[in-house]
Amino acid sequence: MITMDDIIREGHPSLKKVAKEVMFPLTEEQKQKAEEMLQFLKNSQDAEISEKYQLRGGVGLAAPQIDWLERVIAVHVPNVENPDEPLFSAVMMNPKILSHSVEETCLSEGEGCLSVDREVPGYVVRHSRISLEYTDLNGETQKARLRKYPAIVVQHEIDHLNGIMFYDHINAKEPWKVADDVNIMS
Ligand SMILES: CC(C)(C)[C@H](NC(=O)Nc1cc(F)cc(F)c1)C(=O)N(CC(=O)NO)CC1CCCC1
Ligand SMILES: [Zn+2]
Repeated sequence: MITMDDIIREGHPSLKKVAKEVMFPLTEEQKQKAEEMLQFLKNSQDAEISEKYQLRGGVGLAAPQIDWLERVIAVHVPNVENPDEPLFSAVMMNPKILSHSVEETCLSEGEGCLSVDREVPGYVVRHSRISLEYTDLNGETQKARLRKYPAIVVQHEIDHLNGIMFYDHINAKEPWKVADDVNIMS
């Protein structure tokens, strides 16, 4: 199982690299690692397991964060009303944003990262809505249109596939300043 020890932290060169396209058919090893990424997120959101293994509650994970330089991400966004039924959950191979809204949004408290053991204050402005295409674990092409928190998580994870950290988007001079048409999301 993936634990925090498997997650590389900032300073590790792999976090700045561009991950390679996944080729199909997947090997058993690739399938297993991708499934373990999603299981890590589920475990990290489970009170007992996260306590037992000291896991940080995670909603998304990109393969480079476990030093696997291929274009694989896992996203598991819980639905606070009904924890058994996630808001959005997927393993995506070769995710590609096909189009996005002009409208932009950011989280009111800024962002963090499982690979960053410090607070980096500031708004991280992202597309409000995205249309994306990816290949799933069965090798089938999927399309998804995301908005709000799931859209933010997926954009954060796709950034990792391109060696981009959330703080690369923060305005260094005025971290909490955004254009007035940016939708600040709490
Ligand atoms: C860095 C961390 C604070 C752990 C962040 N979690 C989070 O923002 N909140 C959270 C955690 C839960 F378990 C359940 C829940 F609904 C909300 C996170 O997982 N990520 C993913 C990451 O680091 N991927 O590389 C950072 C988020 C910042 C904005 C999008 C993803
Ligand atoms: Zn991250």
